[in-house]
Amino acid sequence: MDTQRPPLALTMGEPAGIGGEIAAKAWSVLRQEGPAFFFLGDPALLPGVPHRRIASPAEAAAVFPEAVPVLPLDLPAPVTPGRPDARNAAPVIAAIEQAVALARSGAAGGVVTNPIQKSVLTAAGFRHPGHTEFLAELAPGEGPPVMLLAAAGLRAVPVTIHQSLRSAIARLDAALICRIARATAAGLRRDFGIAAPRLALAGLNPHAGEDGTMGTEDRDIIAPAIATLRAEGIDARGPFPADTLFTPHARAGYDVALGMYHDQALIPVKTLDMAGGVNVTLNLAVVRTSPDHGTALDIAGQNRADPGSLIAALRLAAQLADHRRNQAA
Ligand SMILES: NC(=O)C1=CN([C@@H]2O[C@H](COP(=O)(O)OP(=O)(O)OC[C@H]3O[C@@H](n4cnc5c(N)ncnc54)[C@H](O)[C@@H]3O)[C@@H](O)[C@H]2O)C=CC1
Ligand SMILES: NCC(=O)COP(=O)(O)O
Repeated sequence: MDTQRPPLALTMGEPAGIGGEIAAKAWSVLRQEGPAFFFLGDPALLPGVPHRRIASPAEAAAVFPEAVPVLPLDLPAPVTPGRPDARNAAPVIAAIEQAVALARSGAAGGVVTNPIQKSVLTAAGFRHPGHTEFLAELAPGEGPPVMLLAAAGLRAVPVTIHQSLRSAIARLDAALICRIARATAAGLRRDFGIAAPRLALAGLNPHAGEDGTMGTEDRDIIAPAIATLRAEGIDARGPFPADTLFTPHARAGYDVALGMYHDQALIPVKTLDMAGGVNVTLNLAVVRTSPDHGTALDIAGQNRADPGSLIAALRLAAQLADHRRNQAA
């Protein structure tokens, strides 16, 4: 294991979800080879594995082969698996804030977040729809944050994210598509080393609108956005009918697909690779990844959770952090 590399900060996420279980399972797989991480949360959430409290991330690498290093955050309410309690919202949010602060200071190599129960945090007064928006406030980059889902054989970005389908369609305009596409291209160049990323943009409507006979957004909003991007030298193509954009043949022709709304981009990723897909936020001042799945309250506390996506998220965060460090050197 590379002990020179700063450890990753892993947040606890929703305490009543599967975050603690997959963190414990991920540690069991990674403890010898790394990447090393420390858990920001209540150590009682880690079932069946040894843990050791640490006072600073600098202690994590030495502890990691033997136990999960934990920077403890106490929970005010008892945890019942599958039943989130809004009284625990404050430390859940504090874990994210601390992870970002540690990554910004260089003490942590990057931030890996366990899933939060968004509705519960919202009910407790959290005013961000998800991590992506919160992290953009804590560690802004030069442009908008971009939610990129990276899976085996597919990268996909939703142009609009945490909003109703009705409001996503109302929100869609050429300026937004261009902003997200530019930030996606810049993120792929910076973090993934793809010098000239090929972007494929999905249409919004069936058959990409079929010349305006099945909706006009493809012709009047998405096509002009693509023309603008191409004039700027970005290899953007489309709009393509979304129903055939994710076939193996189509996927071979681009580096990233841009969907116009959340599920258009996320359904193919999770269908192809739920256990290996990773959510990456591009264009932050820190590296941030996350498993592609949510809190899985229906299986919490049952030892049934698959840690694959979290393990992939930890590995990808380490790779991205190495890449940024090498570029800075
Ligand atoms: N990054 C984040 O913080 C994310 C948070 N969420 C939140 O999670 C909550 C629940 O969302 P859902 O749509 O129900 O999605 P979900 O991913 O939590 O669950 C969907 C289905 O997949 C299963 N599943 C999920 N992860 C699994 C794993 N690692 N191993 C085995 N089975 C697994 C669940 O048991 C469930 O049947 C919501 O509050 C949502 O906002 C969802 C996605 C990402
Ligand atoms: N479905 C993906 C998702 O909701 C991830 O959101 P975020 O918490 O990473 O912003």
